Amino acid sequence: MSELDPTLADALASFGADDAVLLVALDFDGTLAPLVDDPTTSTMTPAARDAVDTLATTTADHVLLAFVSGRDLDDLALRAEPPVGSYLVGSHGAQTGHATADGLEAVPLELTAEQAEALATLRHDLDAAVEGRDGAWVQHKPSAVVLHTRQAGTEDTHAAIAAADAAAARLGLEAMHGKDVVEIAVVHTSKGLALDRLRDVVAHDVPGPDGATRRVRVLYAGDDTTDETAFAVLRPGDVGIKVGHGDTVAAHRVADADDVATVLRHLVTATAAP
Ligand SMILES: O=P(O)(O)OC[C@H]1O[C@H](O[C@H]2O[C@H](CO)[C@@H](O)[C@H](O)[C@H]2O)[C@H](O)[C@@H](O)[C@@H]1O
Repeated sequence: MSELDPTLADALASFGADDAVLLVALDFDGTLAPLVDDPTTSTMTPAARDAVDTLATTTADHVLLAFVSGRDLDDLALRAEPPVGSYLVGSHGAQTGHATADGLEAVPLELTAEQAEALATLRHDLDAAVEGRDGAWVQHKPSAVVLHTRQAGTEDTHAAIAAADAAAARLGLEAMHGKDVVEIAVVHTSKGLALDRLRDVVAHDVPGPDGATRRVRVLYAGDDTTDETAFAVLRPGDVGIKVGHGDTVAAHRVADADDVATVLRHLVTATAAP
């Protein structure tokens, strides 16, 4: 996509048209970084990397960047290499932090005894669910367990997903189904809840003249079903961009990470510091 869809271009023009604080909140996997078999090798496309870094360094003070991911916070910081000043939301909202010149500044995550017990049970149950199932594997996070099936065959995938869903149901927890993943968190969270909270944090961090609360507009881009909760909390004047195929409540759609880069470059031009 060398040219923006005119409807999206209009939405971006209105997005930066007044004195609102602009929060550019981006999912990572599938949005800035193409999906790959091994999550430890994920990286932004060169165009996305360049656009993110340019946005962070050349726009005015009222343009803020956030990464909103299912990855745990340390992992997100490692893979996304967020520019200094970026807000970070990890584990679908269970973890938050900030990128500083000295590195990641994280809000400590504390689980209750009940949550810690549920996490241990989930780890045990999901590890058992993938035993003998080629290509299926389990990722352990601080507040969640993730079943990965990207490299598993159809039969093993169905069996492992059924076992993961059953493990979640036994504990009364929600199983979040994403792209070749089933994630079960012991902390009640979603990207939508996280984005609502982040909007309030940003309004507090960037007050208007005389400490007045400024309006915060959000641009959110994401590719997966778990991003739909974030699109659902967007408000008039915000911009929601679905990346890739699939049903969505977002008003706009682009094809891939390089198209997201085009959107960000467009924003850079529209909001460059004087
Ligand atoms: O919210 P996101 O930033 O999109 O993170 C969601 C999950 O991303 C990772 O899994 C996804 O990307 C992997 C690497 O490309 C891919 O192998 C997997 O199939 C995708 O679902 C990550 O591993 C998960 O922990 C995140 O929750």
